[in-house]
Amino acid sequence: MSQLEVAAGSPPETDVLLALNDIRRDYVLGEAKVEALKGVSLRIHRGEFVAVWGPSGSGKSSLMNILGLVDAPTSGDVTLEGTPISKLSDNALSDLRSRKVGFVFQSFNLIPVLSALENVQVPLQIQGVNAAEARARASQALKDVGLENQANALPDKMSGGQRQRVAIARALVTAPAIVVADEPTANLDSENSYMVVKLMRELNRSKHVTFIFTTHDPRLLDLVDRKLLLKDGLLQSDEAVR
Ligand SMILES: Nc1ncnc2c1ncn2[C@@H]1O[C@H](COP(=O)(O)OP(=O)(O)OP(=O)(O)O)[C@@H](O)[C@H]1O
Repeated sequence: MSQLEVAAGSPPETDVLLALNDIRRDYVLGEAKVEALKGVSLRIHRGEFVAVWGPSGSGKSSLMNILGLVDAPTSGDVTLEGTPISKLSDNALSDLRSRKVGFVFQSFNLIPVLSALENVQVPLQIQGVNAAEARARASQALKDVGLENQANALPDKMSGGQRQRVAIARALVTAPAIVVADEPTANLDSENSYMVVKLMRELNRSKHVTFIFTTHDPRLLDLVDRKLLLKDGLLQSDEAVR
């Protein structure tokens, strides 16, 4: 265990949800190689509410793509609930990702021709959940984010804050172990940014879902359990906030 993890306080190893060990991520563009992550080791524990912050280009998105199992590191190991990701077939990996990981994006990524409720049902339909159950679970998820009255609204009739709440409902409807959110507040004003992260915080507590998100906004760091500072592809600090 690294000194950084000791500094952040050390919950029992059995609570480790995701473990990253010496992760490197290079991007090769013709002759040029960018070393976006230069050896990151990290354990995310069940139930944590974690922010990743740091300057532009420090590797935050690269890290989130690896944590969300959408990108593989150039070297290093990732394990989710003890399962080494690199050993899985493509099908097993996408099945694991769809069951265990929810995503929230900077630009919401809602389907414009579908209502809020229909958007939230999409991941369940992909999982083959029957229509009646998908509808009931999506209704509950919309209620959980305070949007039960907007079930039939189309995304372009909703505010940015409301759209992101629909996206959070969509991320949670499959009951994932972790929600990965890359800059979820980048397209929101400061009031809505705070509200959206506060909502994620409440859902983290009430549903015991782990959240990890990136941000440039220092005010939002007050709401987290733990903040990870990334600089130039390296974990510079790992700080328990409360
Ligand atoms: N697909 C890619 N191909 C080539 N280089 C990339 C790619 N993705 C990221 N990079 C480079 O890797 C480095 C880290 O990028 P990354 O997007 O992970 O940082 P970031 O901290 O999320 O930045 P920002 O805050 O601006 O979103 C940067 O130098 C970036 O230009």
